Amino acid sequence: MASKRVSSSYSDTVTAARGRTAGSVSGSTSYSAGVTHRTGASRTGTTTGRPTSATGQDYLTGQYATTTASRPRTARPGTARPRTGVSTLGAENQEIVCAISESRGISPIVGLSFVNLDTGEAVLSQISDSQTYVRTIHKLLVFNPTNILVVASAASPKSKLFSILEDSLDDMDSIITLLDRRYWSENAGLDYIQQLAFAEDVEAIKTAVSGNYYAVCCLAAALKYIELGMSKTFPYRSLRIKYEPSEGSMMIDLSTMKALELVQNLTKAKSKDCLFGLLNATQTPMGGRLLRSNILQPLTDRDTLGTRYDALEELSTKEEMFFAVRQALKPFLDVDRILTQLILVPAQPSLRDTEQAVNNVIMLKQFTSLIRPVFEALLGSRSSMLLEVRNLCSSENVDPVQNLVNEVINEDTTYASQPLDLRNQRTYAVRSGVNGLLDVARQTYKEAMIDALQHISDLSEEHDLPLQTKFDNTRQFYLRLHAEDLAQRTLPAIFINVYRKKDNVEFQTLDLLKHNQKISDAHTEVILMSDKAVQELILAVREHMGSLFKICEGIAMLDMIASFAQLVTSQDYVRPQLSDTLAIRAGRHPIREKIQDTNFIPNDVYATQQKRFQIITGCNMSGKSTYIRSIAMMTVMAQIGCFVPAQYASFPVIRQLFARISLDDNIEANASTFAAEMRETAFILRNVDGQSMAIIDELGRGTSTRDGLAIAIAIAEALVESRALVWFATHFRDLATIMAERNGVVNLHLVINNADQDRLEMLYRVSSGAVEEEHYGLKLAKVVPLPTDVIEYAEMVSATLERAGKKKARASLAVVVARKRKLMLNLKEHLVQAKDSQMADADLSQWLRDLQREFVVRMSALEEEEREIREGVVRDEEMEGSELQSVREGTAETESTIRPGTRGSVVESREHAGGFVEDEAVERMEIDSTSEDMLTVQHTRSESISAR
Ligand SMILES: Nc1ncnc2c1ncn2[C@@H]1O[C@H](COP(=O)(O)OP(=O)(O)OP(=O)(O)O)[C@@H](O)[C@H]1O
Repeated sequence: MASKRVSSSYSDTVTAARGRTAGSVSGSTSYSAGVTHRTGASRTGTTTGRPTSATGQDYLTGQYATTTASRPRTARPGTARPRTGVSTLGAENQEIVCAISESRGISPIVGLSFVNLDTGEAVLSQISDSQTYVRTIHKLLVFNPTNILVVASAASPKSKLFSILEDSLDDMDSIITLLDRRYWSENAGLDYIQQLAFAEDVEAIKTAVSGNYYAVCCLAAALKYIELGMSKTFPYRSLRIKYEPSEGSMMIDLSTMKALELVQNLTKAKSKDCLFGLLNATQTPMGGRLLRSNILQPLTDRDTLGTRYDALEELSTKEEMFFAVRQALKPFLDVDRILTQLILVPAQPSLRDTEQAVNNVIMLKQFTSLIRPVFEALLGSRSSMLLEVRNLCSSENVDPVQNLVNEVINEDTTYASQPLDLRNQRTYAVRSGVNGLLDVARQTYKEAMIDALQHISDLSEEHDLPLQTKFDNTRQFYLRLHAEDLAQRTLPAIFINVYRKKDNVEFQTLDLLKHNQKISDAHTEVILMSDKAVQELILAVREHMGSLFKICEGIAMLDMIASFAQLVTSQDYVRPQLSDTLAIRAGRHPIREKIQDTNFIPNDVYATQQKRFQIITGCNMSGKSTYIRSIAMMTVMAQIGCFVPAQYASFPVIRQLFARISLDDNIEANASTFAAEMRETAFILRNVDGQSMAIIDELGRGTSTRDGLAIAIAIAEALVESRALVWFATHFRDLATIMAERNGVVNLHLVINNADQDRLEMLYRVSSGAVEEEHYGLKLAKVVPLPTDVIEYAEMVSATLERAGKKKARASLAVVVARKRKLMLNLKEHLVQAKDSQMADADLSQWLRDLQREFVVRMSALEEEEREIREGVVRDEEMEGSELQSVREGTAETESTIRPGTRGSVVESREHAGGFVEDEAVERMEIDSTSEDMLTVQHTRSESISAR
């Protein structure tokens, strides 16, 4: 319906656009002229790229303006560049226009279209999102657009999406622009696809976007804005249009990206100590960009990952091929940008554009000449991805373009990075003969150059000064002298425009300025005379843009894989398997192991549905965070096609990754930290599902121990229910006790060596069960210089409290039954794995025998325990001391009568403690009782589940 409402006036516009784009470069002018009544005001802003921000006035519709004008951060200058580059994720500065629209409903459907003006690429996406728009925001964060176009009506009254967008602006480098609804037109979007997509892609894209109405409308809005608002147009068959389904990638929210330091180090934004920094050994800008976007949205398609692993394996095992590829990739410039500049038509070309066009053609020539070495480097490749890149680089794709270039450009013209060299290359780029007067102009250029250099050499002799000849694009030729060379002399008056730069003095002469002008005029003449030939060449090359962009993509992919290969060959990494089980042998934290001086201790990880919720306990600094972070990082690495730091690794495909990590190392986290962590956790709980992974560190630290524990338990319960794979690092030992019997829960701890009474040695080794060492606080205190008598007193108090608080949790029938059930389920899971296993027969049968033995031993023990309970045998060896008697009396009747904070015990413990830390004593007792309460609830719950 909406498309019908906007179609009439809009399709006229598109028809006009079609007439133009199908034609030639000049077409853009005629089209723009056709809408002068709308764009007139923007003419002066042609190069600004920010039509609304300068004035806040809409000249397209009279209806849109930057909505965030009142926000200081959006009050930007009217130029599109340079961008601040301060986005949270440190994204590269690129000019990206995004249009967004949605269908409102319980689960909103959001259409997005990103048009990148630097790389000539349009990415369409349509997302079924939740009420928090988490996926939409994720996409926006990944692309970090310059400008987000929103349907004007969404701003008043503000839609939920609009408010969320505004809130997320701080994490992006974007401004919001409102645009009239009529620009969101499906027909116009489809027309654009028909006109602008490369011929070979049109049908595939149309199929991919069919049914994705909102995404297509957004493409129309973004392209229309670029045309009318920014005065830039994409000619016929020049845009790479892609549809990116949101299901194809892992969703990672912003706080997870930050917490895991995926693309930026938390403490030092410029540091390379982040996953991107670790993996980025790419040699081309395209490769680097591809890597970054992969890290932020890892793949979920097993087949594609498989082809990446194959390619990486091949590159990392064939040394010669690897070095040849790296060598071949080294000289590539930013081809995406070059190709895009070749297709983007400036509305009113300036002399600078004309000059840049020659530069672009020279860069294109260099690009085409670099493709063959890549093809040759890949000779003998076997993996499908490397073969595909090789085919893309074959002469059949490159020769047609190379022949076109060679017809116009001199054979020995090459790209040069130094401005003077590049100017010379530009001057001699076009073959003589294309214009009779070109050679005359070149002669003038040459003579002017000789005169200028002669003038400099004369000056040097006349004034007896070792003058250095320098050149830059603004001053052109100028002279430089080391300050010391002037000694006691003053600079002769002939030298003007004098600047002091550190130890150097820079200047010119009036004659040199004249020479500069003469050279510049001659150069301009050459460029203008070359222009026609250059523009014709560009037009002819555009026919081949599709294959050139594909080659460029292939090279980016090769670069990324070669970058991985560089890492995996220098470190000890392993190819991951993709399966239903997460199993890692001797896994390491990829960044920690690189940056820390001491040896990194590897650890194992094993998680299935039966072991999906893993509680990690251990004392401070024992390595809990490092362990759980390493799991998330290795998962990301595996899902971008990289190998992982382990001896063996297998991963299930994870579709959503969450990390809630306390970034505040201060143990006494405050209330605002607590509020933030609760917000983040609520976000996780709302979105987590059975295909998610979550790592949670130190939850509930910012509140009282009891509340913290209660919250941690409630959240843990919800996470267990979600069936996600969760690692939950905590200081709450009671959490481990309470959750222990819950199906799917595993307790792990970080081992410490406490053989020495006064020392605590971290072993950084993960072991099963919850942590037992309880006095690590005191041991750590001994390391710092606290007075001995204070420590002795603290030890005495601690021992008293411990005795008071320690009562053995009576093994109830429910607990034993739950344990037996868990054992059975574990056995079943192992047997299913054995059925699908690819182990050798002999190994398998040995493994099954071990499994059987272990099962029988454990089951017999449990049955024995059950029998004892049934016969009413209650052992209670550890209960001692009169103060515990009261606890027992208070709890002995039935489990359901246990009440938090049994007062009798508290009074006793206070006396023992001599009034010291009495509040803590109260709390400790309360927790112990609370734990037991919860344990009872827990068992009731698991019994009811098992009954079901
Ligand atoms: N596997 C390991 N091998 C070697 N060193 C390690 C390992 N894991 C952690 N470490 C070292 O121990 C330090 C503390 O690790 P981490 O922050 O993971 O501990 P934690 O238990 O989470 O601490 P806290 O409870 O105080 O947050 C790290 O900075 C690192 O230097």
